[in-house]
Amino acid sequence: MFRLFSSNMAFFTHQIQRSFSSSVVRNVVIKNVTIIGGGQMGAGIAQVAASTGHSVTLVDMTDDILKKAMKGIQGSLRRVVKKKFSDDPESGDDFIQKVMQNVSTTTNPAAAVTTSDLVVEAIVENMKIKQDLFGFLDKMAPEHTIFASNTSSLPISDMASATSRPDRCGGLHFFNPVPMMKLVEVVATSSTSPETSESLLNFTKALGKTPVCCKDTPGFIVNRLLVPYMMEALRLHERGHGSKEDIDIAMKLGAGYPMGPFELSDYVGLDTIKFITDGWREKEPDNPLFAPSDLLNKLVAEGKLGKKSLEGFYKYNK
Ligand SMILES: C[C@H](O)CC(=O)SCCNC(=O)CCNC(=O)[C@H](O)C(C)(C)COP(=O)(O)OP(=O)(O)OC[C@H]1O[C@@H](n2cnc3c(N)ncnc32)[C@H](O)[C@@H]1OP(=O)(O)O
Ligand SMILES: NC(=O)c1ccc[n+]([C@@H]2O[C@H](COP(=O)([O-])OP(=O)(O)OC[C@H]3O[C@@H](n4cnc5c(N)ncnc54)[C@H](O)[C@@H]3O)[C@@H](O)[C@H]2O)c1
Repeated sequence: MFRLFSSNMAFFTHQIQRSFSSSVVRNVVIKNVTIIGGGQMGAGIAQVAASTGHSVTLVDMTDDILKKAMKGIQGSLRRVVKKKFSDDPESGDDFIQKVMQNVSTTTNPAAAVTTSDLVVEAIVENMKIKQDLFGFLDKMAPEHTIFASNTSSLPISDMASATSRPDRCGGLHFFNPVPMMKLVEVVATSSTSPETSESLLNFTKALGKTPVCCKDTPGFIVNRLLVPYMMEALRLHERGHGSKEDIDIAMKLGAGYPMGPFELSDYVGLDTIKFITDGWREKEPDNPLFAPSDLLNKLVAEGKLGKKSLEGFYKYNK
C-alpha cells in the first residue's frame, strides 16, 4: 500500500515538475542576461540591456578585457546622457551610475549562467568555438534559459545542435554601434519554439529596439545584402576603378549612406568581414559575390583590423 502511495506520489511529483518546467520554458520573462564576449558588440549589448533595467553579467577571457569593456560602456553612456539629459547633467550622472550598477563582470562563464534567463554570445565569428561554448554552457544553465547568438553569418541551427535545448536557441543579431542602431534581427531555426521566438521578440522590444523576423539563412537579411556590397567596393578599388576615399564619398553623398564602404568595413572589423566571406565561400565557392580580396587578406594578416586596432583601410587615433 505504502509502495503504491509512494510510487503514485513520485508520478504526481514528476508530472508537477514537468508541467512546472514546461510552463517556465513557455513564459520566459527575461530579466537576468549573460553576455559572453565583451568586445565591441558584447559591450554594446550589455550597455543597452543594463540601460533598460536588466541585470547583466558580462563575461570575457581576462579582467583587462572586461575593464576595457566597462570603460567603453561608461564612455558610450556619457555620449547618450549628453543628449538625453542635456539640461539636467546631475540626473545624467545618476543614470550612468544606476546603469553601471546593473552590470557585473566575470571570467567564469559557468558561474555567470546559473541564474540567467538569456545568454547572448558575442564572441569570435568561429563555429567550432561558438559550438564549444554553447555545449559547455548547456550543462551549466537552468532548463528555462534561452541561448542566443549574435553571429553575423553562421547558422544558428549548427550552434543549437551542440546543446540539448535546440527549441530554446535562436539568433539575436544586433548592429554596430548597438546603442545607436535600432534594428535587431531575431532569427528562428526550424527547431526554435514559438515561445522562444516570442520571448526574444519581447526582449528586443524591451531594449527599445525594432525587431525583424529572419530565417536561419546566411547573413539573414542585412548582412546578405551589406557584406557583398562592401566586398564589391573593395574589388572595384582593387580593379583600379576608384580610390577608397572617392568610393566612400560617392556612397555617402550619392547614395545617402552614413558611412562609405571602407569606413564601414573598418568600423565592423576587417577580421569579421573576412570570417564572414571566407565561411560563405567555403559553402558556395563559385558565387562571385563571395570572391576574396587580396587587399582584405593582406590587412588582416598584418593585424590591421580596422578601428579596433587603430588601423585598417584608414588610420585612427585612440
Ligand atoms: C557585420 C555585422 O554583423 C552587422 C553590422 O553591424 S553592419 C554595421 C551597421 N552599422 C552601420 O551601418 C553604421 C553606419 N554609421 C552610422 O549610422 C553613423 O555613422 C554612426 C551612428 C555610427 C555615427 O554617426 P555620425 O553622425 O557619423 O557620427 P557622430 O557625430 O560621431 O555620431 C552621431 C551621434 O551618435 C552618437 N554615437 C555614435 N556612436 C555612439 C556610441 N557607440 N555610443 C553612444 N552614442 C554614439 C554620438 O554621440 C552622436 O550623438 P549626437 O548626434 O548627439 O552628437
Ligand atoms: N563588429 C560588428 O560590426 C558586428 C556586428 C554584428 C554582429 N557581430 C558578431 O558579433 C560577434 C562579436 O563581434 P565583435 O565585433 O564584438 O568582436 P570583438 O573581437 O570586438 O569581440 C569579441 C570578444 O569575445 C571574446 N572572446 C572570444 N572567445 C571567447 C570565449 N570563448 N569566452 C569569452 N569571451 C571570448 C574576446 O576576448 C573579445 O573580447 C561575432 O560573432 C561577430 O560576427 C559583429
